[in-house]
Amino acid sequence: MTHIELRGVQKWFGAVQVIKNLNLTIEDGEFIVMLGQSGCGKTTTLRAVAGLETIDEGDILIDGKPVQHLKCSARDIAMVFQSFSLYPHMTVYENIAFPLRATGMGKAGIDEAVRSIAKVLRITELLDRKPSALSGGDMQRVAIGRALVRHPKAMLMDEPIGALDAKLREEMRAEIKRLHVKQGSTTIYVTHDQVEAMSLADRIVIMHEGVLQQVGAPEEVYQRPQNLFVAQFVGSPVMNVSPAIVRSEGDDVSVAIDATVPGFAFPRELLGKLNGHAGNGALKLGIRPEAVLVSRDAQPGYVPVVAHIIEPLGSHDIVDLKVGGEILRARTPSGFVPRAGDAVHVRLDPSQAHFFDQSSGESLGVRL
Ligand SMILES: Nc1ncnc2c1ncn2[C@@H]1O[C@H](COP(=O)(O)OP(=O)(O)OP(=O)(O)O)[C@@H](O)[C@H]1O
Repeated sequence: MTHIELRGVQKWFGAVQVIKNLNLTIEDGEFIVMLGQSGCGKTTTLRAVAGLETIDEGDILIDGKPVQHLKCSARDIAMVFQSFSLYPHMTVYENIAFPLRATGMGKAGIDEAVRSIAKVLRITELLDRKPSALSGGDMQRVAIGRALVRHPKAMLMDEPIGALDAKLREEMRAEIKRLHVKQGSTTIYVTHDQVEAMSLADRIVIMHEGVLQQVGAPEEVYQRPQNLFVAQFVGSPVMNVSPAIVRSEGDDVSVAIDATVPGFAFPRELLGKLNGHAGNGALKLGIRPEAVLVSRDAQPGYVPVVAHIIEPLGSHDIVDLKVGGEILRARTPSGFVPRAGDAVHVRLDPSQAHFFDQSSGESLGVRL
């Protein structure tokens, strides 16, 4: 049972504060992914939990006990990095056995532990090879095996598959997930790849410039981003964000993204939910490409637009639509909009619209 807690953690490198009052609780057996741009403080946080980096303020607790003054070796945490760091002169077997030898475990115990983890990672047939005779994916399997063989309290992984090619990354992603389901170790995993984060995490922790932005299950951060940063960091292609000009005309309410074009139809309840924000023009509308609905024919509630660029992706297309001076990206079935320059009609799905305060970037939490 391993439960990790960060309380008010602060870290400076010289005059630069790289972790700003971080509070986070990681439950036993949970797979947490820290996601953010390069330099946002993910690795520093991970290294602080491992004991490879000191912190300036706050507490790091493992199973309720403060560990920030303990050395790395006393924390019983394993770490896997992007660079595989295997011992080149040792075989795979010896690499995996190495951390156990340091504990003084007997030969038979070591043999059983190495073979058991090798079976889980499907590398039994590689045990006699040297690292130089392994593929990138196999090297990373060995590095993971070496980290897990002593059943550490927790597993920390820093972009462990970042150096692999796309196909191998996908395979290893599935492997890491399978392993976690089987072993259930409390895991903190760092990446800047949002697809990796969405597919692996029980909960995603999104960081920006040392500040935690949102913690939540993948579908929660995707469907209910708390601010513009999260909204535009999670999801590919990124969420469309534009000005929101809310107009009330008789019984109808519309939201225009450019003052020169008609607005998109929205239910009347929007006005009440915007709670006075609508009048001052200080709103941003966020809408994901799959919530931009395209029709070839004119229909009530649809706005005429022109297709600007079409990106065919095989399973679907991404179509850039020109709406006045703004571009809306829509996800359409392949070939649905045949040519750039074609006139089409578009509507927004109000149930998937997000509204943000323009100056703070915070979501207004409006759901229709
Ligand atoms: N030892 C150090 N001395 C000084 N500055 C450092 C040190 N380590 C990291 N930094 C700085 O701290 C900030 C956070 O770095 P960190 O490595 O935690 O970010 P990251 O989100 O993990 O980025 P990346 O994905 O590039 O590793 C960066 O601006 C980095 O340059």
